[in-house]
Amino acid sequence: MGIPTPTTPEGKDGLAGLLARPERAVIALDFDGTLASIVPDPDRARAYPGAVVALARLAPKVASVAVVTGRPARAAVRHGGFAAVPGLERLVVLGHYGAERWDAGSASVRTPPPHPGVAAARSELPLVLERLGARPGARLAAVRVEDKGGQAVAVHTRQAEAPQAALQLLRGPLGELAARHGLTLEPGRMVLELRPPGMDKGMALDAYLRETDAGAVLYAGDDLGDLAAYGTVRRLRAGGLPGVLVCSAAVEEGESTVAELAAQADLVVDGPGGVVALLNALADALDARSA
Ligand SMILES: O=P(O)(O)OC[C@H]1O[C@H](O[C@H]2O[C@H](CO)[C@@H](O)[C@H](O)[C@H]2O)[C@H](O)[C@@H](O)[C@@H]1O
Repeated sequence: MGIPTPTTPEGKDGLAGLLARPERAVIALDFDGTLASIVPDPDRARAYPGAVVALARLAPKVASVAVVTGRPARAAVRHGGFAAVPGLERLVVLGHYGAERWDAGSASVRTPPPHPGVAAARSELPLVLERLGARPGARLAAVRVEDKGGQAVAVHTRQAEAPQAALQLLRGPLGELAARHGLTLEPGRMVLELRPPGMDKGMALDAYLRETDAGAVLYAGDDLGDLAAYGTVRRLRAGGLPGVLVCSAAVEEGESTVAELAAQADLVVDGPGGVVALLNALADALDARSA
């Protein structure tokens, strides 16, 4: 398969710029919904078949490949199977929306001190949920809390009887709980996360592109948290940096693609399978150019 053509002029220019100087290009991708299929149980998410191989093919041909995720960095590395992969020796995982960083070179994580509000909110969460009806047999019975360590706690509604309605019901009370403890409420696909303010994927990507002196960027994401990274690419693009925005469309039954993301994307692909095909097409094109 050839590289799909971006539908916007900026995307076409961005792709041309990336292919012209791949040695200066950063390929940055979200994890859940982009490199991994969305599954009901967050613990069971794994890299999409062929994703790691495609990343390992592409990484030596570009300046850098980075995963930018809301997951704790180590969790993304574990679920993705990103550690000790030949070809991914320089992989970077920016976890917790950029608050954490894992480097494949050292296999170590740099993490900020735990935010006290996270522990406080986590301890109040069971009561808040119970008051709203998260008890056996009730509507929110299958709402699930994901403990994300000292940096965040997430409440998932994907397995609830009515996931979207549950999300709406929880939004206000969890927003209040977050505010009471100096946290921000981060909405995502059937999830609400309480996490410290002051960092997002846009800031993380911006800093990483500066650090690597990037000459082009491709960013792929699927969720609301990726909008900040899109914002960074759009801003840098206005300043002359070639950039391509890829949206991994929802392929799950009953779930729609995040409209804000699709509207801003240069290229919409069919979920993680489409992302893997795109990565392979880029690697093929760069192989052909160097042959
Ligand atoms: O930034 P990401 O890599 O996309 O991570 C965002 C959140 O993804 C995870 O939740 C999502 O994926 C789950 C597994 O497929 C799914 O069950 C859930 O409905 C999705 O919202 C993860 O559990 C969160 O911690 C991440 O922050």
